[in-house]
Amino acid sequence: MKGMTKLDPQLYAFTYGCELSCVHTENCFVPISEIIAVEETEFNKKQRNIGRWQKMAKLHAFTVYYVKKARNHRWRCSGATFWCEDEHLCNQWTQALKELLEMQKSRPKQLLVYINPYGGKRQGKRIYEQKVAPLFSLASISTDVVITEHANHAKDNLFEVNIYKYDGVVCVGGDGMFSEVMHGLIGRMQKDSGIDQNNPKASLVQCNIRIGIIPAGSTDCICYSTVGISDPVTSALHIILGDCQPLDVSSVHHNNTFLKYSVSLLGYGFYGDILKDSEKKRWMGPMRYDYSGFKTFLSHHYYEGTIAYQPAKHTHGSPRDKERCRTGCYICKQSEKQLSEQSKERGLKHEEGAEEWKVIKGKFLAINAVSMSCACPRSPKGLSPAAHLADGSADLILVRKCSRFDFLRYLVRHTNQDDQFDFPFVDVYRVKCFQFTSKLSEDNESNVMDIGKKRFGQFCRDHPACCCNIVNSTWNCDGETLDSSAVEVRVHCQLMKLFARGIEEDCKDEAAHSQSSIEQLL
Ligand SMILES: CCCCCCCCCCCCC/C=C/[C@@H](O)[C@H](CO)NC(=O)CCCCCCCCCCCCCCC
Ligand SMILES: Nc1ncnc2c1ncn2[C@@H]1O[C@H](COP(=O)(O)OP(=O)(O)OP(=O)(O)O)[C@@H](O)[C@H]1O
Ligand SMILES: [Ca+2]
Repeated sequence: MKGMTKLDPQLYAFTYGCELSCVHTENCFVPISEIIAVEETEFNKKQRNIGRWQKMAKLHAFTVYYVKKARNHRWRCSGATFWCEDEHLCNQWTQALKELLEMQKSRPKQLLVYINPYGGKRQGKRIYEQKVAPLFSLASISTDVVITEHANHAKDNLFEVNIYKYDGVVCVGGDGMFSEVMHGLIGRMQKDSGIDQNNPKASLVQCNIRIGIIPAGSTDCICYSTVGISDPVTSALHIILGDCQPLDVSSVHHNNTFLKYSVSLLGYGFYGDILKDSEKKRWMGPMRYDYSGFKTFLSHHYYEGTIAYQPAKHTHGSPRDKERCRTGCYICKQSEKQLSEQSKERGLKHEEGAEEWKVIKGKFLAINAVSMSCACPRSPKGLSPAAHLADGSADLILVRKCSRFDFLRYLVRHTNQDDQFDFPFVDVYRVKCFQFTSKLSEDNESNVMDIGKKRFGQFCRDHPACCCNIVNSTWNCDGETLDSSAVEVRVHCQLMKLFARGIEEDCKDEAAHSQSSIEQLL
């Protein structure tokens, strides 16, 4: 019979796509780890009236909902319905499969969800209600949902609630919303452990409560770089399966004062200026970045300053590697091993004090430090394609003063297969920490009374055509502007965890990937 597979002399199945409701006939191979839920199914009249099944007295059925992997890392929920005449046999199967699912201990049972109704195209609430909530309820996940009423609502709330009763926190929004939840969770962990975040040398306590990102923002860089696609249903399914991806977090300090954490981009110059301009254009939605990007490109400002960094010697990778960080990445695993060895030898001080610092002075169009590739729909390979999610390092990219045409060539390479680091005016280093001081603040520190220079700086800021190097830029920290231009940055290896598994290797025949199958199981 069309759409039906004989699995057992007494048990039959047909498969269908949950979203498309189309019946298809191919065999489906599904590992237990990719089953979303198993449910008793009412056998409706329409199904009953197919062919010889009409003759059967009473049919009993159950449906197995599972992850179907489509192209470009997109996941969907599919289902296979099995039925037979023997009620006892049917119940046994349902029970056995449910028990197998119960044994998947990494799956969340209770989640705290924050929705930003104003992120991206303002679709957060609709996306959650229509696409995500039904899947969570199918997977028997209970949720406490908070719709945020103002900026920092989620962050502040995480200091008040009993976070330990949840298996994870989900944020529906963009990178800014993720940043809020991350600051809330990491901040709360440090507070509960008596760690002072203002100490730039403090060993921070890892946060084991995973964060899930349902992308509904403008860039969604963190979701794209850790899942391979910015798609709410795919992300919801990663959460349901209980995936776990550790993530490096950089702490940013100024004068022994904690400023922010960063997981994606810390950008001074080009990306700092784009952000500052785009904040005034929030009403434009995601388009504001293209508008401000074009404007900032034309202004072509460069900035003078000094960077000091310590190379990341603990990791074998290099930003010029051809290999990418993918699911089960060997380099990130090595860092994880080192981290657990370090924590065994607790009490040992960080060795960075003993290691040499490299110092670079110059005029820069952009200074970018990325702890992950920063891949996003605008740039699918990202700002540093070989950066690792969890190796304890960041890639420091220095784009020196060059012509507008050369800078455009550099930018365009973020969108094609050519190497964006293969320019004489671009340098890239893998680092574990760095410091930056702008020339202006160095000068100001040496002569605080030099008001004339400050005034001139203000004057030049008001003339976009002037490419002068007297004004400061600002830091773009994961989409938020920092108050200080002088910063001290340190990467904390795998400080937090996401409901994700990194980007999976491309596989032409996704089905061939599966290790076991429902058929084998039966
Ligand atoms: C000619 C085309 C060149 C295209 C070059 C595209 C490079 C795009 C690289 C994107 C990197 C995103 C890094 C992620 C940062 C997030 O933590 C942060 C928070 O969401 N997003 C932004 O700051 C938002 C940053 C948004 C950046 C948008 C940049 C747009 C540049 C447009 C330049 C136009 C030049 C045209 C000349 C004719
Ligand atoms: N109810 C709210 N009203 C106003 N602002 C909010 C509210 N909830 C959260 N925010 C703030 O909105 C900012 C932006 O949100 P979000 O990151 O979701 O969208 P986006 O900026 O469009 O996307 P991206 O960060 O990817 O560019 C966040 O920094 C967050 O602090
Ligand atoms: Ca990293």
